[in-house]
Amino acid sequence: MASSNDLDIVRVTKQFGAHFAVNDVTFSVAPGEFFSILGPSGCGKTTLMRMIAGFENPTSGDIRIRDKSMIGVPANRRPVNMVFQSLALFPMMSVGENVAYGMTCRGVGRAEADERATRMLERVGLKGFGDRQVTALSGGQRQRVAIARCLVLEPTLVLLDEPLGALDLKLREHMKIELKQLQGTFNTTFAYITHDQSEALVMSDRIAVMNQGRFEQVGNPRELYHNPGTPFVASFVGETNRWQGAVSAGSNGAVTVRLPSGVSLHGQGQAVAGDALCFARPEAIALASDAAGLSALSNRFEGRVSAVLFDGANSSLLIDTPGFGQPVRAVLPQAGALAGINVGAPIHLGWSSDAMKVFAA
Ligand SMILES: Nc1ncnc2c1ncn2[C@@H]1O[C@H](COP(=O)(O)OP(=O)(O)OP(=O)(O)O)[C@@H](O)[C@H]1O
Repeated sequence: MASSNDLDIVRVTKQFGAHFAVNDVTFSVAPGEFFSILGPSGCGKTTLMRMIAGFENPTSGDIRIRDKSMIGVPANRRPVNMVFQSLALFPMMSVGENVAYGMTCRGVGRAEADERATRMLERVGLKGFGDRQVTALSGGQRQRVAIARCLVLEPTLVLLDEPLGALDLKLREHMKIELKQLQGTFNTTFAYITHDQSEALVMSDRIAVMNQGRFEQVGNPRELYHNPGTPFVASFVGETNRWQGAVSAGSNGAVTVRLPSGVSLHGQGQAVAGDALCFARPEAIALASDAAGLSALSNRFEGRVSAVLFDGANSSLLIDTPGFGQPVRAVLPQAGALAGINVGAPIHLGWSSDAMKVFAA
């Protein structure tokens, strides 16, 4: 059946000698979608991107853009453009020349290329910057020049390889939003790679979580965060508490896990037996000054505050809890919600069994 996707990756594998950098990966990206590939260093993200761009050939599998196989099609003939972390702008050229360069290489006349470059610079918020040297721009402005240079060629697909990686934290926060807005305005299909889960969560329509050459899970940000399908996804996407133990009882998805200390935890997991990993998000940990406040929860403990981590809007608590190997992490309630939270203070904590996901270890 004909595909209506902009990109179809079909069972793509890339081997370097005996090493599988990309191992039997299949996914599709729909027109106008912002699709991110999220994973730790060395998981194979760049290799996958390089194969889509045409800088590397797959060992097996097919790469299809608008339903046309790209196998054997050289990089410069693919309807794809790439934005690198280094941005790869030409420092000796003006901003306008940088944006026009790709068009003149493709045979567009000088006057038309200049005019299109000028219009594109306006659209990315750089009106009047055409004659400046790129070396005289801020990091964020350079970023926009790189995007303009890419979008002006009207590619079917834009590949972005950690393009915000070189920016400082504040600018990165700003550019996340700006990049997402630009993508929406142009309605261009983006495939974005990053090891930064907060970037992926903020910008993406869907995210593929990649680990050791394979896709662990593909889903929208909320699905991945609330319903991680594997232990790797549960710990890589967002903050989480993690405990290891052994299943002592289970039926219909309700699982009891005994930690080595003898403490029992109640959670949710399908077909789990033997060694198990339990995950609960810090915001799922309820806190109270007495046990009565938590009586509806199936996991209830007493602990002592060991650290208050102030982080501006979102502060966390670490709570030393007998029977748990490491402190339990919880989100500090709004000011006034729970008085007297200081290091050393006793505290009651609890979470529902729905809030704890259990996987086979
Ligand atoms: N040309 C190559 N020859 C041999 N091995 C390679 C080659 N390119 C990549 N690899 C290996 O393949 C694996 C995946 O590398 P890749 O660069 O795709 O990962 P990555 O997820 O992009 O990591 P990073 O975020 O650090 O760039 C690594 O183990 C890497 O050492």
